[in-house]
Amino acid sequence: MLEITDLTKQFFGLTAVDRITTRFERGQVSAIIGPNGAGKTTFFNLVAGTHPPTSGRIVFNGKDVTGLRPDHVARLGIARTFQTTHLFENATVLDNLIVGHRLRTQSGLWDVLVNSRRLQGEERLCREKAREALDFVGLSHVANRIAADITQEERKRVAFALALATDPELLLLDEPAGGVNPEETVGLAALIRKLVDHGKTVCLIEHKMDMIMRLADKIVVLNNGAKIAEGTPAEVRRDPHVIEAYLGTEHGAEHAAV
Ligand SMILES: Nc1ncnc2c1ncn2[C@@H]1O[C@H](COP(=O)(O)OP(=O)(O)OP(=O)(O)O)[C@@H](O)[C@H]1O
Repeated sequence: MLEITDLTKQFFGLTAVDRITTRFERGQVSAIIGPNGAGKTTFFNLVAGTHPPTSGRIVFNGKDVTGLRPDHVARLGIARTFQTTHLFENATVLDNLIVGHRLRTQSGLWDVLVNSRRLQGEERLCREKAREALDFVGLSHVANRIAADITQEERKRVAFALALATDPELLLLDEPAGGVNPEETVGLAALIRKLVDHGKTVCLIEHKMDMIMRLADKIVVLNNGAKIAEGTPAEVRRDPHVIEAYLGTEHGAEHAAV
C-alpha cells in the first residue's frame, strides 16, 4: 500500500531521515520505533506532505505522492494524528469534531458566502460524520462536554475521530498512547485493532514497547535517521543492531528494552 524508497530529509546539514526504504502492507499495523531524535516524526511529516523530502520516493496505492501538499495527500487517503491534539478548548467535543470535519472537507469561499445548498448539505454530512466518528471511538458520552474538561485518553480518542474525517485508508498515528496510563493504553490498543478490523491500515510511532510488541505486525527501527532493523516483533527484539542502539553493546539480548 505504501512504498518508501531511499527517503531522505536534510535540515541545514542535519540528516533527519537517511535513505529509508520500507513498505507498509494493507490491513496491517506497522510501528516505527527508535530513540528520541531518531527521525520518526520527520518520517511521518514526509509521508503526510508536511515537509517535502530532500530525495527519495513515496508511492501510495501505486501513485507517486512524493512532495504533494498535505491536503492533497489527505484526499488520496492518508490521515495523521499528532503527539499533541490541539482542540478548541472552550467548545464541545462534538463541535470540535464538526469543525475538524469541515476543515478537512470544506467548500470553497463562494459556497460559504452564498450559503449554497452544497454547503448546507456538507454541514449536515459533517454533523452526521462527526457523531459517527465519536461513536466509533467510544466517545458518544462526552459529545457535549467542553474539550478542556476531557481526559488525556479521551483526547487521544478525539484525535482518532478527527483523523477519520476524510475516511482515510492509511492512518499515521504519532504516539497514540502517549501520556495515558497502562489500563487506558490497553483500551487504545483495542481501538487501533478495531480500526484495522474495519479495513484501515495503521502506521504508528510509539515508545510503549509492550503495546507495540502485542499490536504490530511489523516494526521499523530508526536510529540517527536511518533504518537499522525491520521485521516482526520477535525478529526485532533479538536483532543485535536494535539491542545495541537501545542499550549499548555490553548488554545481552535478555536485557533488551524492546
Ligand atoms: N523542522 C525542523 N528543522 C530542523 N531540524 C529538525 C526539524 N524537525 C526535526 N528536526 C531534527 O531532526 C531530527 C529528528 O527529529 P524527529 O522529531 O523526527 O525525531 P523523533 O524520532 O520523532 O523524536 P521524538 O521521539 O523525540 O519525537 C532531530 O535532530 C530534530 O532536531
